[in-house]
Amino acid sequence: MPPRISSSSRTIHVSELDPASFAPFGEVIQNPITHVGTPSLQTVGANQGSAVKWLNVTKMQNWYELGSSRKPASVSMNMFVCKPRNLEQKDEKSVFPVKIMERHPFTPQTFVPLGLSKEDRGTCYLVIVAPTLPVQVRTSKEDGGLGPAYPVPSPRTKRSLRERLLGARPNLFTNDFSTSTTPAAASSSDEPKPKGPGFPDVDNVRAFIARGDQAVTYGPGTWHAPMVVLGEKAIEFVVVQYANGVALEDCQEIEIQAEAGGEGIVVEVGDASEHTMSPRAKL
Ligand SMILES: NC(=O)N[C@@H](O)C(=O)O
Repeated sequence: MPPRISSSSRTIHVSELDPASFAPFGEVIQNPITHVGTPSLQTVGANQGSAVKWLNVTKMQNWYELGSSRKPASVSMNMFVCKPRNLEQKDEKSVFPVKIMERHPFTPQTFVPLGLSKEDRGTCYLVIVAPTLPVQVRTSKEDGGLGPAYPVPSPRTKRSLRERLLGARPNLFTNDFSTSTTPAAASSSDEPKPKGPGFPDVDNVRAFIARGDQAVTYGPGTWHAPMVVLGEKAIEFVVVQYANGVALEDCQEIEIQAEAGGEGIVVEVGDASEHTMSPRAKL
């Protein structure tokens, strides 16, 4: 059973998915020519001049060396066929209740929708994310007695307490991934770093609505809700990430339960007349 945390009642309003607003959580992949606000990317000509090649549209870095198993990971490409979710009604609005979040501690994960165009407004998907809280000592009451949800390397040889603390990821002195007690200087690389072992900050959940001509990359270790498709039909996504086959290192889940008497976290998706599950004319 995954660890469980509770949340007070919160209604989250959706924003359009754009690279700047989504930057703390990952990247939006979209054609810079047709989407205003795409960060500048390097471009080269390709295919005898018949193609424009935008370089490094997302950052795919493998961080599995930080996992306790030290088992190497390789690239994995899967297809998720995601059906539209059932929505609940609240005050004449359609809402999606957020009851589970998950993260991939050591890898980014990219969802590329297939076969949808920008004009296909009847089908779209929600990207629901949360910041990661700083690590804090949790009581067994708070985490259901299941212990930390993040793998910490086990010592291989007898080492001093200080050495053992320095070996923990993230570093207990600096809450980053270095083995020094001095906080890491800003990295020269712009690779996003794993978010660390904290639980999701349920007070600051964000929800973005993505259209069919946008793909999304959750940054390494970013808490997110399992994919939420809205509208009329299933969306096929090609999903690219690293994986090493160690369940706890590939994916970690947490349940979010409503505080007593409350409704927990809901994402308000629109008027009840929108995003119905039955076929209807395109908008
Ligand atoms: N995001 C999502 O829908 N699911 C996953 O991240 C997964 O790996 O199961």
